[in-house]
Amino acid sequence: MTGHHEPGAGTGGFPPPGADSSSIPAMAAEDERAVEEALALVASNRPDRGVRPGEREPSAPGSSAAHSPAPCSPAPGSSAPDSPASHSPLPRSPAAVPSPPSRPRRSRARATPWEEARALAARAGRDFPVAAHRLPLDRALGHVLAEALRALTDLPSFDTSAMDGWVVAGPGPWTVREGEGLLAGHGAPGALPDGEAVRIATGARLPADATAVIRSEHAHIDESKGLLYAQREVVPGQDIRPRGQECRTGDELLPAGTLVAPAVLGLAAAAGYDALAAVPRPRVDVLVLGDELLTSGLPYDGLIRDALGPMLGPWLRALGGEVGEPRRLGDDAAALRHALTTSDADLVVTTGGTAAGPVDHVHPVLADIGAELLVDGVDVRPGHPMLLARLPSPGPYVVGLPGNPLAAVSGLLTLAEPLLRGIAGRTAQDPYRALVHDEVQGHPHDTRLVPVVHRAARGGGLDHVVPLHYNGPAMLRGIAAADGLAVVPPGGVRSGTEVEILDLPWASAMPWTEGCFT
Ligand SMILES: Nc1nc2c(c(=O)[nH]1)N[C@H]1C(S)=C(S)[C@@H](COP(=O)(O)OP(=O)(O)OC[C@H]3O[C@@H](n4cnc5c(N)ncnc54)[C@H](O)[C@@H]3O)O[C@H]1N2
Ligand code: MOO
Repeated sequence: MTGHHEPGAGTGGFPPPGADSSSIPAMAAEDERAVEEALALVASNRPDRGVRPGEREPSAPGSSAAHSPAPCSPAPGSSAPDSPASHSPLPRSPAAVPSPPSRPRRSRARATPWEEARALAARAGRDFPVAAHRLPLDRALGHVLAEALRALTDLPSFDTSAMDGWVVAGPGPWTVREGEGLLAGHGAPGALPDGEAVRIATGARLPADATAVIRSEHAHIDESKGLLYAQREVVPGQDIRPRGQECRTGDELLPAGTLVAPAVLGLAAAAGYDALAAVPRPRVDVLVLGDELLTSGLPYDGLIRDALGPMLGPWLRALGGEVGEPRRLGDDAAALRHALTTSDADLVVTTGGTAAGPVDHVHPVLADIGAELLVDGVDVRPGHPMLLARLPSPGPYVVGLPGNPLAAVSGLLTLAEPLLRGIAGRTAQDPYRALVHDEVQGHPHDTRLVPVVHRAARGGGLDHVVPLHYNGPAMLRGIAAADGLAVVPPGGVRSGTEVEILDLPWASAMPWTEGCFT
């Protein structure tokens, strides 16, 4: 909904107009004072006081190359069929704005620390009951292995030649078996007596008692004598791939929880699989709230384009979800209640309406339908009003993303990513850290997530990340040019500090998670 404003924007001590005034997100008055004090301290230690670190670094030209749309993306601006606000948004006037509800404002004390919120979401996901199913290899891409992939055969399954050339037995020179040759795909050849050589192709079975394979280019034949001479020393076993070199039957090739990427399909096929036991991809419904949202054209009369509908489907798919078209419900508590209670998804993601404004219906509706709030606010900026709830069994989880677009991204990576990973049984990537160039302001108490772009080392420096401009809660310009989000601890970091980086999952989003399954 609209109607509230960001207390941080334009406040004394915050960045000047034209800078990213909302980089320090909206916050309560006491927080604002604390930030001002903290900024004053930081500024007093810096020669360039009054200028935010990110603003000194130009945003990264060319970094948007990583973000070209996936080939299978639905057409931008396409509207959901059940979209009340799609084409004819409700006419609104100040008189039409409902009066603020009498419910008390939720207190900050309930907010969960950022790390804990992520851990809690992952745990909630792991607790979700899922039944593995078998998928033929050609449908398993992008799923997660429900059980370890164990070799159904030795690999290679027979001793084989690694090169085209000659297979020899015993010391040379060797008598060449005329008119014979061993090709890939044929049955077991007869044994090779010492002193003999036979032509062999890469991948052909080796005869019993073979000593080595000599590559064609490392041998010559004395035609008059019918003898093969090696042109360099022959080491027993050279260019032979012995049976079981890669694995023995029953060896664990990959653990349960592995994402089925193209190479996993190849390995599974090589190891004898026709189908894989996979965890079904979590089904996700996306509910976009807000009467002010348009699905096409230019903003007008206080109405704005829905920036989250087009973004969340592909993003959630990249996180492993099977996602339907976003449903735009406006600011309609009854419609929200109906959508939540009738959803057959594993996870419902809502956008907007998480705060305590006049038409912020998410909390009251969740309370009304008996949802359990597992996370109610997170100590992170932007995105602190995000929430995670569980509807009464067998209902879905609900991740409530704040309406401010970068705040929604923050909620996506803080709650939806670990939750989906947990439901899908996917193993967590080890967190990784990178040097950040430039000082990054922190929030006094909360973690900040700041869009960054990786830069390769130059001139004796090290690989590092650079914070991007336009990282305010209502902005997408920074994140759209970013390739990661830096996790900035309370208080901020100095230039040259290592910070944790949350990767953006684009690599796995393209193109095969974009509706190209099934
Ligand atoms: N009195 C207070 N007001 C607010 C607080 C607070 O602590 N006290 N927190 C602020 C913060 S932080 C955020 S974030 C927002 C979260 O609000 P909601 O989740 O209720 O979101 P809305 O009010 O519906 O929308 C906020 C903002 O985002 C725009 N929006 C919503 N949906 C979309 C969309 N799909 N695409 C583009 N933009 C969207 C909406 O028009 C508003 O401008 O609350 C603050 N308020
Ligand atoms: O600043 Mo809010 O934190 O936009 O989520």
